[in-house]
Amino acid sequence: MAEAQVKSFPVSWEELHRTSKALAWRLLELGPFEGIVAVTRGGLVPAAIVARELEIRLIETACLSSYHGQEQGGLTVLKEATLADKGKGWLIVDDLVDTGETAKSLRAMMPDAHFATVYAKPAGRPLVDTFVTEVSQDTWIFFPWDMEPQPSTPIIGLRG
Ligand SMILES: O=P(O)(O)OC[C@H]1O[C@H](OP(=O)(O)OP(=O)(O)O)[C@H](O)[C@@H]1O
Ligand SMILES: O=c1[nH]c(=O)c2nc[nH]c2[nH]1
Ligand SMILES: [Mg+2]
Repeated sequence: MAEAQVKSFPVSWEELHRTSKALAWRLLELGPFEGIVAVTRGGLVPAAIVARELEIRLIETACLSSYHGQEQGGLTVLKEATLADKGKGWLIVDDLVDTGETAKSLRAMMPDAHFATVYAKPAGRPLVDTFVTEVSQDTWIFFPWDMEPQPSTPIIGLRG
């Protein structure tokens, strides 16, 4: 069960690019990898950045879905990464681990793969081989594809 998300951690495109590139630096030491399994949809952008940095051109997808907004529903596997078989020599890339449910399912499908995420929350961290930034369990990460610039109210106007 996902914890109530009281803190927010908005991530800009620049920050995501920089942190995904930091992930690629860590993975460089651990490869080479035959290919990447991008976990849709959140893993698609980080996977593209890692693929560019490590010059990996073979990209598979694992298509999983569990959240509607910030509500966790049942995990649905829409498509497995059949090309990766049990994952030997493959790198799985997702944007984050939260409860770890998605990661558990991916690990069951591809036990021999190396699993990497950009962000990790404590409950999911033990399931990840390599990540860059940890945030607390009660934080919701807002990715740039889920945000748009909006006019903001001056602080003085926010008083009740
Ligand atoms: O560790 P967990 O609690 O399982 O949460 C992590 C997963 O949740 C999000 O995906 P989501 O199911 O929202 O689908 P999306 O990637 O298509 O947005 C995120 O991209 C991870 O894949
Ligand atoms: O955009 C997201 N931010 C999160 O913190 C999160 N946790 C699970 N799924 C998530 N999606
Ligand atoms: Mg996802």
